Amino acid sequence: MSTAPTTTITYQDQLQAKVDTLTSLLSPFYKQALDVYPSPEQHYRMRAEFRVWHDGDDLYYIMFNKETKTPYQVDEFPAASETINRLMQRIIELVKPNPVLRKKLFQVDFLSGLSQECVISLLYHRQLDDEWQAQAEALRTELNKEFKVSVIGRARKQKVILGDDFIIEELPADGKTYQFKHIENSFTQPNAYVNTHMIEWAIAQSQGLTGDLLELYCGAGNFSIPLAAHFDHVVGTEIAKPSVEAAQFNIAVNQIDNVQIARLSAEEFVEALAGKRQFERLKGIELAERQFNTVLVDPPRAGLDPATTQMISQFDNIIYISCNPHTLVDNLEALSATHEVSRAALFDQFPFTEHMESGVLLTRKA
Ligand SMILES: C[S@@+](CC[C@H](N)C(=O)[O-])C[C@H]1O[C@@H](n2cnc3c(N)ncnc32)[C@H](O)[C@@H]1O
Repeated sequence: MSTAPTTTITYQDQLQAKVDTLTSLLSPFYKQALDVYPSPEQHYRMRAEFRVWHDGDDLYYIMFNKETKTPYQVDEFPAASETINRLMQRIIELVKPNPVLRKKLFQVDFLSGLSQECVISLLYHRQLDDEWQAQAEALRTELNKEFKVSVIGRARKQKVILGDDFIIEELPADGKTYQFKHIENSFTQPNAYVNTHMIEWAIAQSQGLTGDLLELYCGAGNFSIPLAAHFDHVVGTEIAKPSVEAAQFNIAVNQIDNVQIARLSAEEFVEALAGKRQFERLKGIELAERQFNTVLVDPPRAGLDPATTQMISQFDNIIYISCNPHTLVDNLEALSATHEVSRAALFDQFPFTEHMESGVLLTRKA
């Protein structure tokens, strides 16, 4: 077992390096200083995954050194939430002496939030039987003396849920606390603190904008729901079925009455808006009646495909949230024919990694 990699770079230095890189990448489109949103330096990650190492009677978590690819023991993980740090220790204490729960256990995943709830997934290289279920129930009962957890057992073609396969996050934004269903194995913004900044930045860019908002890649309504108060109506689309179902739950639980979300890929929505295809999944959403002056996109790392880029260039205002500044720049090269960047931000979603989350507001050229 190797030793954990150490870093000598300070938080401020790593943040400044990202500011410099993003400023340089955006310089053909934006000359002003970026809005910069730092992260807390610890306990910012709401999810974490650990491999499990069996060493005789011992049992502990490991991670892999990215450079040497060698494993090292992990007893605590300061990047993860305090809930995860406390739970990861309790799990080892309770699972290590338990032959049923530890047999062929190879990974533990945690999904937590600011609300203190947590889903713990135990991944096995064996089928899970009634004996496992009884022991896992007892584990959950023991943990729930201190925490509010669900336990999921996963094996090949098997998923046993003890409790729920989601948490209800309580996220502050814009002076309110929103409830969001975060489902295990679905996309959620990993850094809750920076996510609040991203939502509030998007709201700030929406001040003074009128009409309706279209949102593509909307997930479970992370932006759609807090932005609803700032537009007449919001229509969101998203490809992943569990995220759309979570979005419908989130609309209801937050008592929002002007947001509609449909399960469509961005590519399908382009065809629907152009009137080339009709979708049963858009039933009840009257696109022709909407005054879409603004579009918000938050695509995966690959960025926007050409048809979606062309479609959003027809909007007066574009709020583009990006997890990959290189594909953002590619898309800006096309969008700068019709729009200019009037505001840009760096959100430090992923401290101490090379990943950069950013946002730009594009305004139609006069
Ligand atoms: C970066 S996440 C953003 C989600 C959401 N805005 C949020 O803040 O939680 C990108 C989302 O795009 C969805 N997605 C991926 N490819 C898509 C496509 N072709 N069309 C529509 N949605 C897609 C993913 O399922 C994911 O929910």
